Amino acid sequence: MSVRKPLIAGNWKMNLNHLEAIALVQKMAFALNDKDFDRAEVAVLPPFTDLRSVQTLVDGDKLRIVYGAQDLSPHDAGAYTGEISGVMLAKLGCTFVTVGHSERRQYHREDDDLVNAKVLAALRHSLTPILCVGEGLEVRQAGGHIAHSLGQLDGALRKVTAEQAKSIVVAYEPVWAIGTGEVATPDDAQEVCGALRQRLAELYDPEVASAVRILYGGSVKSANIAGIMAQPDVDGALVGGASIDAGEFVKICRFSDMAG
Ligand SMILES: O=C[C@H](O)COP(=O)(O)O
Repeated sequence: MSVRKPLIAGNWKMNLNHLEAIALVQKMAFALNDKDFDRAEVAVLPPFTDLRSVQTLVDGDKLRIVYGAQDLSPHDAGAYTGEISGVMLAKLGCTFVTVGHSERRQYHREDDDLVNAKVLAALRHSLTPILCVGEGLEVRQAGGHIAHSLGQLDGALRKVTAEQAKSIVVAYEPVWAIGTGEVATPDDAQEVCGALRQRLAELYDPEVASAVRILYGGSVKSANIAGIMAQPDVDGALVGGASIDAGEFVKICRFSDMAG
């Protein structure tokens, strides 16, 4: 396991209304209410409509859970119907925002230029982008997974300074492993996460490379988290489906299928 503070982030995707969000966070907080629990920073990434409720709960009960959004506009304000800005997310106390998730790239045709603009927008408002990269099945089968992921990293980090880069989180999410039950092996995860860290050293310097947390995402469950977390360049997980099951998510936060 790495020297960086691990991060386990739950991407709820388009699931749970604000009442269900409150119930889930309460259950998670109860199960993590252990003064010795310090294994990981725990984050939830609910839909926009849940954020105010989650904020109220986390602040009111002083929970050791942070939260963020799943997307943001590249713009700060204006006539952009349906969009949510970094300014708004910062005002709600968000810590994180995912950018470039493969579902945004696939269903909303987000390209590297837009992902880059969103990374810069997040950084402008002191939000930590969780920058998602990762290849589809065809690219993996053709052996292009590393080049593909590094290309997405390069594209997303244009005009990002070394100081800013230190604060970001990168998530390697092979598209073929998302929601499929087809988890990458710990070695697969390490191979690409290690290459991403090496690229950060080339783009910036070794200090930046060793500061950035790199997560693995794709069918993470309590049964496979321990092997993934044992890899030197994997600093946590971006969890989808398993993050809306409080018991399962808490086990993942403890890196084990043993604890409740
Ligand atoms: O953001 C999370 C990823 O898309 C992984 O989703 P999953 O855990 O349901 O495979």
